[in-house]
Amino acid sequence: MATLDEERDHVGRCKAGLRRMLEGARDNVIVGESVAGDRYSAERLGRHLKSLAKELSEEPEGPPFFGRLDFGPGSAEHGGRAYHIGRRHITGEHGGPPVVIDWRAPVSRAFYRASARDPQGVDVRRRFGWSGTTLTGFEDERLSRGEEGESRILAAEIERPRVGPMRDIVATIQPEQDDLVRTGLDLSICVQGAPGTGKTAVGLHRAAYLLYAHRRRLERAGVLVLGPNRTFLGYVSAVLPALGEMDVEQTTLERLLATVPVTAADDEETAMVKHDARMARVLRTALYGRIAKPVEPVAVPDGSLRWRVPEDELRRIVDDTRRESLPYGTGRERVRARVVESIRRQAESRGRTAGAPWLRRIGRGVTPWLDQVWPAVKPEEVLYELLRGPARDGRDPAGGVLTDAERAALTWRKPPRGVKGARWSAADLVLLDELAALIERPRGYGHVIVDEAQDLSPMECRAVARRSEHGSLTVLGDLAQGTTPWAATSWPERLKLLGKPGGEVVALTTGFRVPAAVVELANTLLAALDADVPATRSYRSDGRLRVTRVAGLEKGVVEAVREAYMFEGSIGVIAADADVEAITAALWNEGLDLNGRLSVMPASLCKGLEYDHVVVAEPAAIAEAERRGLNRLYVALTRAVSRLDVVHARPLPPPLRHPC
Ligand SMILES: Nc1ncnc2c1ncn2[C@@H]1O[C@H](COP(=O)(O)OP(=O)(O)OP(=O)(O)O)[C@@H](O)[C@H]1O
Repeated sequence: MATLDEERDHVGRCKAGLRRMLEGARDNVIVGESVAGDRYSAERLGRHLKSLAKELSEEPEGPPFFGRLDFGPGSAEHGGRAYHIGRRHITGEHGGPPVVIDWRAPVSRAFYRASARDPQGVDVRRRFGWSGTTLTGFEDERLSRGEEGESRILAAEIERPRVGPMRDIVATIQPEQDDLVRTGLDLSICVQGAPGTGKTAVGLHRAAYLLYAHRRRLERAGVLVLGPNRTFLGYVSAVLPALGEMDVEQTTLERLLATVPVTAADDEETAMVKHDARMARVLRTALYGRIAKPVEPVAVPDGSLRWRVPEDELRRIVDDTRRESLPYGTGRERVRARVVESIRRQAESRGRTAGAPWLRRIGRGVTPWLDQVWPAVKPEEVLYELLRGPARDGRDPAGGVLTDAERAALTWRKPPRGVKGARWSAADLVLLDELAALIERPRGYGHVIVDEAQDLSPMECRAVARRSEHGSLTVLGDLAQGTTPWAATSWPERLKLLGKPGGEVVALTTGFRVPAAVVELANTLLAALDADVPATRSYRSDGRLRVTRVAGLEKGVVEAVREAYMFEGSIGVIAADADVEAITAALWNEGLDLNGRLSVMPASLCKGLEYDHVVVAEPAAIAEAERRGLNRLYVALTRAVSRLDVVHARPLPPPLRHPC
């Protein structure tokens, strides 16, 4: 087996390999642009090589490999060979074998999956320890001899302090996570996992894996990652670029749907109606209610002539087109084309030749009639009409679908004078998107990853479903962390709404973030959360939990933060949104630096985040602040990586018990 010195020599070979790749990519940019056969290929090739060169030159100077596999002589495919595994493939000298294999390559799978019970042909699995870019040591597991144990390098990686944005986990992906990461592109999966089980990490690594395994298909179709809010995206969005994947669209659903600015807010009752799945029917009725029955023939001018299409034929055209269930906009053009076709037949029977310019002119001549019968509409116009309330003649697209109370909640209290003056809410964006998709099919993606999916409403699920109709989905979430009024209570039901009823639901049950003592405290809430979720075990026995009753909340928080500064890593104070200002002021007045490793986070924004040291301020206030306040508190209590301080001036909310 190679010694530490020999492994250090290998680091040198990796550096030389990376240099060669960078120089090669730069040369190729120049050559590639001039050798490609046509302009389109030249541009594509040039773009690809430029981004490769950019990626290589910007590559953070990280360890070039984290593991090594030595296959035994018995392995049919790899007998007697050794491979170093790293974040990216590094080519060898003079076309020789690569010096590092990409973690996503098929052979690397054994690094994550081999065990003493099933060595998969691996004789020795080696994990490397690094300090910055210096190789400091390694650990071997002789799997073929039945050796497999707790890895110190693995434990240190999982327990390391969290500073800055989320990091990749390629060196330590666990077998149950690896299974999910490498699930085929054609399969949609739903990952249910308690806080810190690695759902987000799995989703991001699956994106990277799929891009590696299906590069051509996904470069064309695109990969979309949807997160709950900007703070969360800010935290996780560096993971994919660090894995060499720059071209993944990472955004929130609200931003993706933002065709108009959000300048209004709905009360909960109105939002509940707008997010209800029945709104899909209401909107369809509202849109198709614009189509009128032809009541007279159409006469289309053509120089001194007028071509007529009789009323009964027009009716047939409109009815047939409606039955075809095309998008509304396509239907309008289909009706136009059919009327033009009818006129063309008449013209040709009279001996005229119908050339393309003539057909276009006749098509334009049909527009005034079409505008009456199948008018062109914008989503905003349809929604504006709907939110103004039932029409004067009593016609109402919501009739028979919504109750009177729901209809009243949907209707604007003070309707704007015109569509231009309308102020739209976040829920309206979802309704506008539904309408836009009824008018014209939206762009789809090859793969969509939705994080915190338990919080999606039925109407939001439809917006996601439209974008993954011809692709697949990775749905990530935790039923116990649902905080929206419409949060999911069952995954199969959500998968149906997401358009993937056959998607498999898989549970992750090992927690990598939250220490066992903290999990125990948070779990005292579980029974009250009414969520049917599997039990989890924490990988971490370290960590500290302290619950402190104080006389004054702000003072108590300041003291807890002062003490937290004695340890390494990030500090997050999580408080009810209404308490954030006072707590921030108190910390500020004490001279505590809020721009460094300390942040104060409103409870409503802490989802998906983590800090080494968390101070949860006044659990009762967090629990009272909203309908699913206990779920919010559960989220807040599970953000800690190493230490949790619960500071309270009021009694703890009843289901929460210190489990000592
Ligand atoms: N295999 C692993 N090796 C090392 N760290 C891991 C592993 N899996 C997860 N982690 C770490 O555990 C922490 C929690 O992971 P992640 O945020 O993906 O969990 P989550 O299930 O999405 O949590 P939440 O539901 O609270 O948002 C992260 O710091 C992540 O890097």
